[in-house]
Parts: sequence; C-alpha cells; structure tokens
Amino acid sequence: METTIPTVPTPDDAALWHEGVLYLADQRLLPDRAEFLRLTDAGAVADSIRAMVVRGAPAIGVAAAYGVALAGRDAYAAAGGGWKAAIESDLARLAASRPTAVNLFWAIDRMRRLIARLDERDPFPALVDEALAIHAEDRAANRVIGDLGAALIEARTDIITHCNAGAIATGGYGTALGVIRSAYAAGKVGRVFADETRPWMQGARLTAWELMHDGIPVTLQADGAAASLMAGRSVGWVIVGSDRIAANGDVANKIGTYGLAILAKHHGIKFMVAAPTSTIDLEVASGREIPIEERDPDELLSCGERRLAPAGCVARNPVFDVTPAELVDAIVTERGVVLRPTKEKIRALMGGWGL
Ligand SMILES: CSC[C@H]1O[C@H](OP(=O)(O)O)[C@H](O)[C@@H]1O
Repeated sequence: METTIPTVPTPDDAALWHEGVLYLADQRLLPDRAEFLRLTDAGAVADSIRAMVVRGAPAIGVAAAYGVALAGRDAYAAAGGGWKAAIESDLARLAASRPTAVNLFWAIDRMRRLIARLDERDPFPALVDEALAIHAEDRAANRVIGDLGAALIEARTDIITHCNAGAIATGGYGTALGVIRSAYAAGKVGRVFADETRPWMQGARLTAWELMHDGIPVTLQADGAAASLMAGRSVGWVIVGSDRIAANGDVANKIGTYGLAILAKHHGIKFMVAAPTSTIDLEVASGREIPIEERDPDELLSCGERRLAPAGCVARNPVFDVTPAELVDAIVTERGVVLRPTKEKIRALMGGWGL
C-alpha cells in the first residue's frame, strides 16, 4: 500500500511499501529500538526473512510477495522481454529463506501464477499490485478471524498465548492477538498471560509490546510457568497462531505449543488456533510431513549478548513443533471456524479441494 513511512513502526507496520521500496520493521530490535530496514532487492528480502528481521508466517508471505515484485523489476532491467527466465534465481532465494511457514510458499506460488499470465513487458506494476493485494487481504482476513475467534469465548476469562501471533507477525491486526483484540473489545478478556517464548523471546519482546501498545492487560511469564497458572483455574483459553496446518488439522507452531496443548487438555482448558487459510497446506497429509526449522544453537546458548551455557556445550534448537489435531478445540480462519478439526472438516472449509 503506497503510504508515507512513519518515523517508527507500530505493531501494524511489519511491512510497508512506499515508492518502490519495501520497509520492514526490524523485529530483532523491538521493543528497545523501533526502526525500519529499507530494502530494494529480492536478495535482501530473502536475507531479512532468514535473519528474522521480519517473522511470523503471514508477514513472511507478505514480505516475500514484495520481494517477488522487486525481483521482477530487476529481472526486466537485466533481461528485458526475457525477464521470466531471469527472475527464477530470486524466486529460489526467497523460497529457501525459511522452511516451515507455508505462507512463504503460498505467496510465491500466487505470484508465480500471476507471472505465468504476464507477457514480455515490464512486470513490475502488476507484481506490485498483487503484493499489495496479498497484504491488504491478510490484514482484512485477520479482522474476520478476530471476530470469529472472539465469538467462541463465552464469558470473560484469562488467556494464555505463546510466541507472537500479533499484528507485527502478519499484514496487520494479528491472528491470535487479533482474536484477543476483538475479545477484549467485547469485554471477554480479563488478562493475557504471554509466554516469553525462549529462545527468540517473541512473547517478551513483541507480544508484550503489542498488548501494552493497545492497553490490553498482559502479564509476561516464563514458558514453564504456564502449567501452574492453568492449575489455578483462571484461564479459559490458550490461543496461538500457526505456521502451517496439515490437511488433517495437525498444527505446526512455535516450539512449546505442543506442550501447552497437552497441558490445556489435562486442565480442561480450550485450545484455539487462529490462522488465515493461507496457512493451511492441503499438500501435507499430517504434521509428520511438515518441515521443522532448526536454527543456530547459539540462539539457545546465549541470551542477547550474554553467553549462558559453558563453552563447548552442545544444544538443539528446533523452533517449531506439531500439535496433533485431537488436541485442538478450534481452528479459526477467515473462511470460518473448524471445531474439533478432522481431515474432512478441513477439506470442507477449503471448498472440498481434493475430494
Ligand atoms: C501469525 S503467525 C506467527 C507464528 O510465527 C512464529 O514463528 P517465528 O517467530 O519463528 O516466525 C510463531 O510460530 C507464531 O505463532
């Protein structure tokens, strides 16, 4: 969306397009420093996704779509009418940036379908328009998700959320935090308990920042504190986002989500997954097929600038896990709500695809 660039990003400003330049809020620095990175080529966009300058499944897809537009401009400048062959290397770089969030591949595939319809003339204007549409559609979808999810919450309650599935993780408004925003506006949220979400601390740095920005009561907690809070009976829902939902309703999300779902089941607490349908991947039958990103162990061995573990300590750093569909009470999308998700219900939601 052509807009003037604010001096500092707000939660709705994960990505902004202005006069042929992509501005990304640098989420590595928030909340201490609120700054935009200025990007003018697809390679820089791919690097920014990999480095988590921009993160969050829908935001990654939005950024990649703008990256494809920048790739089209450069391919046409380099090859003229032969731009369709020239763009391929940048498309591959974008697709290789992170493996789990299917929104990245959904966005690239949608841009590819446009590319196939274009001729040898300069593709940049058409690609920009498609990226802007993807961005606007995601922002609008999250408003619908927010209202549908809020309607499931029957009475005022406390909520646990994990990681950051907020406005800054999407095209705006947020998915899990979109539900929380809509539910709070309806008087249904007492307090939100945000897991800090080691090792990248999306909860401490981004969810707390977003909810405090909106004046929504939030208490930060250690990831390990969720269990005893649930035992205290004040929490009615766990509400999270997702990076990829398999055809059977299994949900890939930030590491630690699976444990929360087991704890919620044990305590009789409802478990909601909020995500646009661009997060549903009917190409994977179950969560077993979802690629789980392993990031640099150093993200775990240190916290900020301080080394935590002894020199030579080894670590494993899977940054997603899979929650089986049977632990999910509701998947909330812009097309509707799937209660107790199954393969059949997911297919029905997606218009019967593959029947
Ligand atoms: C609205 S999707 C947000 C989703 O993405 C996060 O992962 P990451 O911060 O590594 O991109 C996390 O899984 C969130 O639920």
